[in-house]
Amino acid sequence: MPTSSPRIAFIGGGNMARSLIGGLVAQGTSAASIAVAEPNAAARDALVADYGIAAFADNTDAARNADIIVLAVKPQVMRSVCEPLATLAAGTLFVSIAAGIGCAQLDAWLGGGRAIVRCMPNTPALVGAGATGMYANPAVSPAQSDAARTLLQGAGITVRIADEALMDAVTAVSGSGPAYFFLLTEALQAAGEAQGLPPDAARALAVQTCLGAGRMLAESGESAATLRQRVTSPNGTTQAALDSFEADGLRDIVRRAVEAATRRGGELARQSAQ
Ligand SMILES: NC(=O)C1=CN([C@@H]2O[C@H](COP(=O)(O)OP(=O)(O)OC[C@H]3O[C@@H](n4cnc5c(N)ncnc54)[C@H](O)[C@@H]3O)[C@@H](O)[C@H]2O)C=CC1
Ligand SMILES: O=C(O)[C@@H]1CCC=N1
Repeated sequence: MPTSSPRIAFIGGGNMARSLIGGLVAQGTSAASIAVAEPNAAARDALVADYGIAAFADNTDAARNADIIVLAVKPQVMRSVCEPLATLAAGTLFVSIAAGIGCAQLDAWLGGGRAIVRCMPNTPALVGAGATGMYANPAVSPAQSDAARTLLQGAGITVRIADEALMDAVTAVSGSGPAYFFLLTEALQAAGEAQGLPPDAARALAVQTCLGAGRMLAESGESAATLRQRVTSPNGTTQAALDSFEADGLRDIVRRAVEAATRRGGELARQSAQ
């Protein structure tokens, strides 16, 4: 890694790349050190207009002088994106945000012996509140690992994962996780409406309750269980609802859903390796 700020190239300028680029620029990274390759001309123009970064239609043009290459394309096109990048300099760090593609597979496509950080961000990165699990393969130096973490922290928190096999579990908890809270919020809103609340009121109450509970979890330093107990008056309304959740097996329902997502992550990884 250079001692000055590294030059970063994003391959793919879609939603996740945009949130990472926005985070970098907001953190004070110079736009001059960021490039993006994006085949869609309108998306390219928007990235130039919004962030003042250099944008290219061709991947190798964006990647040529970069210290860090962020692979931010869909898993289906990853192989065709990686193979032409196999000619890049040996010290280049690759950061992949694609779901379900392992470091060994990426390394083979990139020519072998590559420093690769595989990460799983989530969509709250779009509002700077993302959670990213990151695994670094043995070729990644401590300085490269720090650089990858700095890059990802522009969009939220990062958690280092020491065993790549656990990346499917990361995907199942935080990668897919926002959808679980969206589903719960939908269900809470519908349940409020079923009790007679107008839709606008039910939505506002459900959404703000989700936000408020999330902020308390993040900011109070107390466990979820403690915060739950504090809302729950003996024999009160919360107790009635929680007893109903427990009787219906909510914890088991969540465990089985996360197991299903973890299993699916493994299946997708095996498919991408074929
Ligand atoms: N959406 C999510 O919740 C999460 C997505 N991811 C991963 O992030 C990656 C990107 O996802 P999104 O940003 O949501 O997708 P997206 O579709 O918004 O962005 C992908 C971009 O890549 C561009 N592209 C297509 N072919 C290309 C090529 N050959 N060369 C360069 N660019 C090309 C597309 O024009 C598009 O702008 C995926 O691999 C996905 O698995 C990871 C975590 C969460
Ligand atoms: O649903 C998916 O497969 C991807 C991975 C995590 C979020 N979206």
